[in-house]
Amino acid sequence: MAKTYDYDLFVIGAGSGGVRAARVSAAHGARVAIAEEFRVGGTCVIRGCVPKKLLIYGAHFAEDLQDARRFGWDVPDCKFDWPVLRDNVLAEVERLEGIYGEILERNEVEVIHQRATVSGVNEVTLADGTKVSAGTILIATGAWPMIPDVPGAEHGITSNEVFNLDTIPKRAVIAGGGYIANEFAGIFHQLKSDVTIVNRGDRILRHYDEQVRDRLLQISLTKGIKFLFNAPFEKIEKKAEGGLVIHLAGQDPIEADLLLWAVGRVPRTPGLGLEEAGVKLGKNGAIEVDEDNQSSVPSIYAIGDVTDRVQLTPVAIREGHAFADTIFGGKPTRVDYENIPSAVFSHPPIAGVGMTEAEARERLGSVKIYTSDFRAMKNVLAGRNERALYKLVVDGENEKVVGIHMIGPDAPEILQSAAIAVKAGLTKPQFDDTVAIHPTMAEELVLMR
Ligand SMILES: Cc1cc2nc3c(=O)[nH]c(=O)nc-3n(C[C@H](O)[C@H](O)[C@H](O)COP(=O)(O)OP(=O)(O)OC[C@H]3O[C@@H](n4cnc5c(N)ncnc54)[C@H](O)[C@@H]3O)c2cc1C
Ligand SMILES: NC(=O)c1ccc[n+]([C@@H]2O[C@H](COP(=O)([O-])OP(=O)(O)OC[C@H]3O[C@@H](n4cnc5c(N)ncnc54)[C@H](O)[C@@H]3O)[C@@H](O)[C@H]2O)c1
Repeated sequence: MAKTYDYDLFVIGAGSGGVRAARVSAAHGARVAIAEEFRVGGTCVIRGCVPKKLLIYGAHFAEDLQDARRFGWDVPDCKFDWPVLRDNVLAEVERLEGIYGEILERNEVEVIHQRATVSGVNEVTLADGTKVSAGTILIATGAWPMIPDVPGAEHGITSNEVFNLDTIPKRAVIAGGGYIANEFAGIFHQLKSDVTIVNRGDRILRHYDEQVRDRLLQISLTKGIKFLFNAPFEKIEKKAEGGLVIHLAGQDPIEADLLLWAVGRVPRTPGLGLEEAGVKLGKNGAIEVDEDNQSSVPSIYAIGDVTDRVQLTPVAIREGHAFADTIFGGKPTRVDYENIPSAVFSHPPIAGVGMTEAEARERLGSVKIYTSDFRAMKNVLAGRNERALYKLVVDGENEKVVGIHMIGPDAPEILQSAAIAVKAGLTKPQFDDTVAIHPTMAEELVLMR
C-alpha cells in the first residue's frame, strides 16, 4: 500500500523559485505547503531586484533633472530626500509581498511562516518543533551574501541591510566588482556619495564582454566613482565617532561612513539538515542536482540560487515551473540554459546575451565582430559626453549572430527583444534585412555594417 504523507510537496523557501514551484504544483492537483522564515517573495522582491530597480529609477533623476535644463526646463536646485524614496520603495515591496501571499492562498498552498529544516528523506521539522511529512521536498532557500573572513568585517553591511539605511553615506566603500557593486556604486554616486569600489581582482563584471565592461569602467571613472583593483582587505576599524577606517594591502587606509560587502552570494544550505539526510553538496555548499532538479536523495529536489547554477530570478522561476510540470503535471520539462540574457543596472546599464567576443574566439573557427560606438541623441543635446557601445558577435562560418553586448541608456530594455533573435539563431543578413526604426538607439542593431 502506498504510504500517505501530510503533503505531496513541501517547499522550503518562498522566493522566486519556491513560490512558482508551489503554486504550479498545487494547480496540478498536489497538496502543497511552503515554509518561509522571513518574508514571502524572497530575495528578488524583498531585498533584491525590485527595490534595487526602484532605487535605480530614483537615483537616475539626478542626471535627468540636470539634463532637463538643456531641453528648456527651468529646474531649480532640487533637494533629495532619502527617507521619502526609501519609504516609498519599502511600501511597494510590502504591497508586492501581499500579492505573492494572495497568489499562494488562491492556489490553496498552505503558507507556514517559520523556518523549516530537513529531518529525514520525507520529513521536515518546523522551528516550533512540529514535524511534517511530504512525498517530495523541494529546497528553494536561495543564497546569502558572503562576508570575507577579515578582522572587523562585521562593521560592513550587505545587500540585506542596504535598503533600510537611515541616511545616504557621505563616503561609501563597496567591496566587490560584480553586479551588486556596480549597481550600488551607480545609486550611491547619483545620490551624492563619494564612492570607491574595492576589488580583489583586476576586472569588473568578468562574465561580460571586455569592451563593454571597459566602457562602464571609463564612464564610471569619468563620473567620479573610484576603483581600487588587486586590493585585498586587511582589517576594518570602527572609530569612536562612528566612521570606518578600511585597511587594504599595499594601499593607504581609506575612511568611509559605510562599507558594503558585495563579493558574491553563497547557497543557503548551512544548518538545513541536508547532509544528514544524505543530500550531496558541492562547491560552496551548493546542492548538486541533475537536469530534473533532483538531488542525490530521490525524494529531495532543489531549484534556484541554492543550486548555484545561474543566480538570476527568471532562471529560478523557470526551474520551479519545470519542476512542477515534471513531477506533478505529467509534462517532463527541462530548463534550457543556452543564451540566457542578463543585465547590470549600472549607470548606464549593461546587457548581454550569448557568447562574448573572447568566448567566440575560443570556441568558433571564425568570428566576425560588428560594433557601433555612438552618443545617444538625447545625450548629445544634454551635453552629456557618454558614449554607448553595441556589439554583435557573429559566427563567420554561417553568419549566425551568437552574441549581442551593449552598454547605453535602456540597454536591458532593448536587449530583451534582441535576445529572441539570438535564441532563434538568426543571421547577420536577417538583422540587415530588418528596417530600422528611426530615430532610436535600438536601430543601431540593424545598421551595423
Ligand atoms: C541586491 C540584489 C539584486 C538582485 N537583482 C537582480 C536582478 O536585477 N535580476 C535578477 O534576475 N536577479 C537579481 N538578483 C538575484 C535574485 O534575487 C535571485 O537569483 C533570486 O531571488 C533567486 O531565487 P530563489 O528562489 O532561488 O531564492 P530567494 O528568492 O532568495 O528565496 C529563498 C527564500 O527562502 C527563505 N528561506 C531560506 N532558508 C529557509 C528555511 N530554512 N526555512 C524557511 N525559509 C527559508 C528565504 O528567507 C527566502 O525568502 C539580485 C539579488 C540581490 C541580492
Ligand atoms: N542585475 C542582476 O541580474 C543582478 C543584480 C544583483 C545580483 N545579481 C545576482 O546575485 C549574485 C551576487 O551578486 P554579487 O555582486 O555579490 O556577486 P558577483 O559574483 O557578481 O561579484 C562578486 C565580485 O566580488 C569580487 N570579490 C570576491 N571576493 C572579494 C573580496 N574578498 N574582496 C573584494 N572583492 C571580492 C569578485 O572578484 C567579483 O567581482 C550575482 O552573481 C548575480 O547572479 C544579479
